[in-house]
Amino acid sequence: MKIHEDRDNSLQNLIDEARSSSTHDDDKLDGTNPSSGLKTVVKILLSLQEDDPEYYNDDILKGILLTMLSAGTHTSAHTMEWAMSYMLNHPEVLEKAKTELENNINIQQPGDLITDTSIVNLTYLHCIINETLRLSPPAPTLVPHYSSEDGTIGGFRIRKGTTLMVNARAIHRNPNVWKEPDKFIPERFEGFDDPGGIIHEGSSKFLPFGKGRRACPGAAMAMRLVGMTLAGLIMNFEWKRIGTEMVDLEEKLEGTLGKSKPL
Ligand code: HEM
Repeated sequence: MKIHEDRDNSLQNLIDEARSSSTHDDDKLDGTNPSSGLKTVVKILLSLQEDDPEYYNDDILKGILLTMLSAGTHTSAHTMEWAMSYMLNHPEVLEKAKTELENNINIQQPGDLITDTSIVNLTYLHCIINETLRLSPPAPTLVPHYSSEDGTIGGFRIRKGTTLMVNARAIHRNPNVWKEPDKFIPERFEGFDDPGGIIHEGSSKFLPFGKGRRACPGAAMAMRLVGMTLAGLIMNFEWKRIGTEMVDLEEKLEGTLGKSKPL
């Protein structure tokens, strides 16, 4: 893959900066900084490079970083924006989320951070994220797949070399599968022990991250990233609509499914 020159330079700078700071006494080779306890992705990649410099050369590292940024940024940001929009239109959901956060997260002083471990047991917050991904999946038709063999799907013969799209958004709103499919009801995910819908191969009614071996490898990271951000937004700010008008939920598809009118 040929990376655009500007992007290539920015990513190379990122790697070089991390490389020079990892010679600092504070940093271990596995990417951990003992004083902060935090790891960065770039430093973890550099620790892989230490082990296998031939495979993990700088071009491979830049490719991995670029893929993470391009596949993970808009998808996660849209999910956060949709979730806030749905909650603003459903203040009772926002209130319930706030109560769950206040009962479970102990922020004592400015600078205390919400971490991925502090949100792991927040079941209602996860219901909100799942319900948001059901109604507004950032990749509504997943990504195109290509059949490498002749096969059959749902009784239809598929020839080798066919491009296949999966309309996840239509499945997520199918009234034969979901009760009141167009309504935002996070409670429907209570007891649905399948975060992001990726764990059970059998369940195909909820697939915002796709299914099978080409499913999104960033799903777990996305659930944490979106969860931590929403938790921070809900806990640190008072949210309400301006006046009585509902937040506009019109969609706009530009690569990923965003809002026609940004929040
Ligand atoms: C809410 C956030 C996200 C959603 C909804 C999402 C959704 C998806 C979907 C639907 C696919 C295609 C699956 C298929 O066609 O079967 C995909 C692929 C992919 N995603 Fe995500 N994604 C998200 C976040 C992320 C993040 C944070 C990363 C990385 C840091 C990431 C990395 C990737 C990569 C590398 C692929 C391609 C995998 C392959 O082709 O084998 N995604 N994602």
